[in-house]
Amino acid sequence: MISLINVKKSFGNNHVLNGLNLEIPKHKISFIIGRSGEGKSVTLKHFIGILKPDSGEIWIDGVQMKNAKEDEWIEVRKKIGILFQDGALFDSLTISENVSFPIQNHLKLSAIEIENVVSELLELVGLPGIENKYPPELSIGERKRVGLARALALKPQLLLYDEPTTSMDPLVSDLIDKLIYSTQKKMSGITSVVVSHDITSVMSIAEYIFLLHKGKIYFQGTPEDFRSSKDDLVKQFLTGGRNGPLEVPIA
Ligand SMILES: Nc1ncnc2c1ncn2[C@@H]1O[C@H](COP(=O)(O)OP(=O)(O)OP(=O)(O)O)[C@@H](O)[C@H]1O
Repeated sequence: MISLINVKKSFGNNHVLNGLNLEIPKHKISFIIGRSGEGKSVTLKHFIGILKPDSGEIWIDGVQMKNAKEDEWIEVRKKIGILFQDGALFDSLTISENVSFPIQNHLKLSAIEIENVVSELLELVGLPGIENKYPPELSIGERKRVGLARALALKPQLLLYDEPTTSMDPLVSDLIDKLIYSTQKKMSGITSVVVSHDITSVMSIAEYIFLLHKGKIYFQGTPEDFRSSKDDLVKQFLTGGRNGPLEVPIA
């Protein structure tokens, strides 16, 4: 659904993407992994047109977005659900208002229809009946699940997760992983892309892995390929050890 061809992106002298080539496989959960600052979020932002490449091509659903105008990006974004790191909920709105926010803006549904959609979505993420609560009353994990319900509101074809398990304890991380996996299975035809550092998540739910290094895809393949790779950098990434080509700063 998404292809990046020879994409370059710099911020001043900081050359972040140096001819990135990547083709997200359809209907799978793909992970984009890499060290901090390698350009994972920058890559994700190119998928939704928040950042534009200096050169190279971006294809979404068969359309070349290189010279796309903002209204074309708005149409594309309707097909994409995004779960931001903190859930990005509005604290002053109820959970119901938060989840229905994209529906109110884009679909013409009656109040009762919206109510039904919201309760179905909350059911899907395992939080039924919390419509009238406010985000500050929820744990971080619950907020992420509400964020996911909102990301699913417009029935996206593509679901993007930016560091979904960052700063979570292992049990909540595991729950979020299961939710990403079950969402992928329940929403037929969806394609998921997860940006993450969390190697446990990667090895438990990824169906395809892209390892970003020095502005390019250094490795791509299935988790089995990743696990059995003989490449020193891939092995170091997998084990998190000090031995290997990646320099690990001494704290
Ligand atoms: N809008 C921006 N303006 C200037 N520099 C930016 C901008 N966005 C990102 N960068 C730079 O691009 C580089 C890559 O950032 P990015 O957020 O993509 O890293 P990342 O791989 O997602 O890291 P992390 O895992 O720590 O979130 C960093 O050096 C960052 O400072």
